Amino acid sequence: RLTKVVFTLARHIEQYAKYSPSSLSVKQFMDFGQNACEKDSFEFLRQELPVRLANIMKEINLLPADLLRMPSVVTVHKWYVDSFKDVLEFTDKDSGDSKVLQSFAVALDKIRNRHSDVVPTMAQGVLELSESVFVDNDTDDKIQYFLDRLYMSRIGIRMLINQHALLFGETLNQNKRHIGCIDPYCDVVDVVKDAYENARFLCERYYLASPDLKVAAINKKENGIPIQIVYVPSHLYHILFELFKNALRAVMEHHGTAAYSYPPVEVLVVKGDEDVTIKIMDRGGGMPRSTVPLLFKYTYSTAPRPSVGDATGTPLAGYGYGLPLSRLYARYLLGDLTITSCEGYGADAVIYLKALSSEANELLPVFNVSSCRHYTTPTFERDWFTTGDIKRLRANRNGS
Ligand SMILES: O=S(=O)(c1ccc(O)cc1O)N1Cc2ccccc2C1
Repeated sequence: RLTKVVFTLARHIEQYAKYSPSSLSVKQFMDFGQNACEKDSFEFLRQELPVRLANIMKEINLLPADLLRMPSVVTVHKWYVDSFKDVLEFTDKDSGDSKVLQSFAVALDKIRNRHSDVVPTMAQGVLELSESVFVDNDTDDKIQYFLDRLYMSRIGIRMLINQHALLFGETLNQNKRHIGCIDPYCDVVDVVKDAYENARFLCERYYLASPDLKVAAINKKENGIPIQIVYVPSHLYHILFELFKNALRAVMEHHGTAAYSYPPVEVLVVKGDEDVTIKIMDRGGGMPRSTVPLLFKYTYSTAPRPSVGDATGTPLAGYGYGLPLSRLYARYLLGDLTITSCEGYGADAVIYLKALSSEANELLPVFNVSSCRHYTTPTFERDWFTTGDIKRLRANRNGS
């Protein structure tokens, strides 16, 4: 009996993993949401959700065995299996029956809650691994590759679930203008100020002072009117809040809390034909260029926290998963996030967003031969050498 159940589960995962996820644009989300029909949404989701779940579940199975057997990873894997089964219950249900639609909404809410702690639980799994075995560069690269895809997949799945719940659920829309979690007139400068004020509150509470904010907005596309974008305000806020926490902490730690005044954090918002760009410039002393890539590592950030200041760590403490996740939110709708550091002076964090909703398409991981290759072949031979490598090579050879 058990083998039969396991067999059908594996077969169902195979079956749905054969499909590529369907990437929707913000425009498609908006057009559908404008005259939304719950039956159509149900019929789309009962096919698309298992496809997205199966695609990432196939990659979970390819993880390094050491990681896959970590208790926290086993837990997360089970959450995906349970949610996959929950959605499959609806494949042969009658989409015209309002009771079916009602129980589907309940199931989606259960799935959303079940997965609420995937990020900290996977972080725990990575920590369990690094405390049980030495994590070599190859495994480190595979973890980085997988977690970027797991969290991007999760952003996309939660977007679909949240849209359905907001369009058809009881929770009435907090803002009538919004279509689900999309604001067709998202005022970028307003979100910048909102995120700054909240990061500043944390800064004041801890450092008893905070740098000011200076914002400049240039709308090259529609002269003189506020810069608006069709976007998901909660995603933009998440990114900006993280970047302001970093910037404010950098300035306060660089200039010392006894300083009389602090250089303001300057923000430039520009709307062009293709991009909306938000640049956050701080004079927080920056960090060495060689260290910047570590900011986006999942393994580095879960390493024992760099012992700065007091043991509790400032509430603005960086190196959580904040930057890697913020970059995924920016990339999810074909934007990006970059950090450029000028060591000894400060750093510029730049958020790029698509100006047109028709170009803001979901970026989704797809399970296929090339994604498999990332898990099965060792990271390719280095094709550039420098003295540092030679020394490391010789050290590896004579096992020192
Ligand atoms: O690397 S950073 O230049 C830096 C990184 C990301 C960012 O958004 C802003 C930044 O300023 N930086 C982070 C940080 C934290 C504590 C003390 C000093 C610094 C310097």
